[in-house]
Amino acid sequence: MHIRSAEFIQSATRPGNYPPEQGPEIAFAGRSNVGKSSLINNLVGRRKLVRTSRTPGRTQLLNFFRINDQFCMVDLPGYGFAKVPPEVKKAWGPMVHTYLAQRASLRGVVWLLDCRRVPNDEDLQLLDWLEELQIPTIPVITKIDKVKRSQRLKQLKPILATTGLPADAFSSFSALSGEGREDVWERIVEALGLDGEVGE
Ligand SMILES: Nc1nc2c(ncn2[C@@H]2O[C@H](COP(=O)(O)OP(=O)(O)OP(=O)(O)O)[C@@H](O)[C@H]2O)c(=O)[nH]1
Ligand SMILES: [Mg+2]
Repeated sequence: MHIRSAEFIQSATRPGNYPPEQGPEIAFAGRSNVGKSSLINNLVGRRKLVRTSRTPGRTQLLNFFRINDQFCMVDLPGYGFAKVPPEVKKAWGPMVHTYLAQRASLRGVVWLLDCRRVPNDEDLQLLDWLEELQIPTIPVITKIDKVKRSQRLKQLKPILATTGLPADAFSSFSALSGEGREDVWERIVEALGLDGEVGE
């Protein structure tokens, strides 16, 4: 995918302040600190389009980005960070569920899981919503650079067991090495329905 432009549009918490729907949209979801913002930056090749942080739970809003004047990427707030105030935690579910249920231009969700963690109730809750709402889901195992190649299959087992998804449903990705970037792009382009419209 050739990126000609990538710009931040706005942040929002509820439908009243989402930007107008302009072209197809893809959202990025997963627990806090899993690497959502890093994945977006890596995909669009802008190191600082989205703020990333060592402190989990920094992104507590829906952040909308417009790419190539053609489609949108939405960085969803991360869940599951213990130190977030209770009122912020309570707001997360309705904020994300409302977006998933109401955004007509949403074509798919990239769902990130850390390769070293067993998916927990919040991860599985999100997967349930995506299935219920029939939103095409692109499961991505992140931070794959943290696991030796020989250990990867073993590392994947608890993730397959808890999610019930087959191994080939997952793409592996590393924001450090860029491994998996092309694979994730291909799946996003397909979800957005842009096949044939974009050149490398
Ligand atoms: N080793 C490694 N570190 C990564 C990778 N992706 C992200 N990180 C690091 O993980 C931390 C969190 O990354 P973010 O991209 O900010 O995570 P996030 O999911 O956007 O987090 P929230 O905004 O808090 O929900 C940062 O210190 C990143 O540098 C990866 O593929 N490999
Ligand atoms: Mg983030």
